[in-house]
Amino acid sequence: MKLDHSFEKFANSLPFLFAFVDNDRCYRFVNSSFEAFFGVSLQDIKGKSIGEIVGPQSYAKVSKLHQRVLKGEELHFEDEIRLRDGRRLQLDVRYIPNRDEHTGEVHGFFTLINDITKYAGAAEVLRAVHDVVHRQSQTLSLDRIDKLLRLGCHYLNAQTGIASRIIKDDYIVEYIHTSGEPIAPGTCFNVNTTYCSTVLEAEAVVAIESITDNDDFQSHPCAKELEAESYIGFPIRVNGQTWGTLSFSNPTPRITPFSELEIELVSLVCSAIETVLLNSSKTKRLEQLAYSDFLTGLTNRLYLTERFEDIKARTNTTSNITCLALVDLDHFKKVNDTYGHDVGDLVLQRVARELSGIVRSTDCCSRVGGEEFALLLPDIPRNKSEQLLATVRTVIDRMRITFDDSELSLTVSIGATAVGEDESLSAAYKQADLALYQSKKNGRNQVTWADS
Ligand SMILES: Nc1nc2c(ncn2[C@@H]2O[C@H](COP(=O)(O)OP(=O)(O)OP(=O)(O)O)[C@@H](O)[C@H]2O)c(=O)[nH]1
Repeated sequence: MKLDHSFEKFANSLPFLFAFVDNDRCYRFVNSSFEAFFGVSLQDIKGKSIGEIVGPQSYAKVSKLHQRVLKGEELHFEDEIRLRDGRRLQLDVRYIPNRDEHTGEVHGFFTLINDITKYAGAAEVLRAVHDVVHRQSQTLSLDRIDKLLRLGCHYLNAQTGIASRIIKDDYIVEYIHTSGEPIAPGTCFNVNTTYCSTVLEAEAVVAIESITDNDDFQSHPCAKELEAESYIGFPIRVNGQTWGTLSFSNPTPRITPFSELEIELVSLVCSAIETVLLNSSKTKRLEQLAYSDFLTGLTNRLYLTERFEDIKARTNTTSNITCLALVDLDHFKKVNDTYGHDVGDLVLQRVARELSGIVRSTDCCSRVGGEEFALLLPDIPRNKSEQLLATVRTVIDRMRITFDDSELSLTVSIGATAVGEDESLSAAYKQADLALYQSKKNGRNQVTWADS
């Protein structure tokens, strides 16, 4: 096929990349957009294979499509194409066979290409943001922040994305995605040595395409410390408070300034991160409420049940036991009847505080009924658990509660059991309850073991 001058002129005026390829998949013509985009000249590329531009992996893929188009099929596809120079681009490609008007034979094909890398990246970011926003009512796990940082880096072509927590002068790396030198989450810098200090000061987005060319930033301590030549940062606000910053940086300067679309999209990423953080703090609060006893602040029976399963999963390898003990106030009804319900509440709170002070940090101390507490003591020598329960009994016995002009004391009865291997919580609870009944029956203010 011969391309006359007016056709070439027309092709060169097209806003997209245009090429004519022969039956041997060699370029016969490329327009000026094509030349500029791939950094080639028509003179050099003419007669050369598509494989000169497209990398081997992608060439294997597209050459199958060439076979189809050379049989007369018109094709349109969007795909990631890896170039020989290492670039990965999202391209919108249209192959149109060049048919002989009279014979219908195919002589090569036209290629129309649009680079949609930016749009594809933007669409991916929007999808991720949309996903977060529309899952507000469900649990959003914090790993979504990692995904958002990864997408942000990909979209901006940035090496590093960081969501940092700012506490006073501390800049703490909370979440990071980087293809450069890794920084461990939890690493702390002085905020004034980071570009993010300017974001916090401005309480708005700060975007710099080239630190070296920026008079205000050249001498910033971060310019010397970190190899960040381009930077964009946003404040992260949760519950009306500044939580930290979101930033993306790259060791090389950008050729073009950050576009309005880029700033807008990354600010959406920032909002999505704020949503995830807010949601996770709400979830934490709900978990706290679900597992705690409102009056005493101790954990509740639901927590005990879950903790029991957790402890059972880690079976004791030593001769130690897991002890379950029920601690029940003696004649508590009398306290309520004599001093009133408020004083009864005060007593329950004091007992809870004493129990918490006696158990080990690995133990579980829960309020499981009106005036009943449960202690779950994992991986403990039997004699140590006996000592601990004896201490509980004595401490409560010696406890004095003063209010107004009165003082009261009370005792507890305790039933304990060594939880058997494969024993369920309800079975162990029953054993401890029977032992507790014995303590009550035998005069209260004592500890009884189920196997005694
Ligand atoms: N103040 C207060 N009282 C509670 C609460 N929950 C349960 N109670 C009271 O605890 C008392 C339990 O009474 P009982 O089951 O007869 O037990 P007791 O008087 O301790 O007698 P023994 O257990 O046999 O020694 C009842 O009066 C309940 O009203 C609470 O949250 N606050």
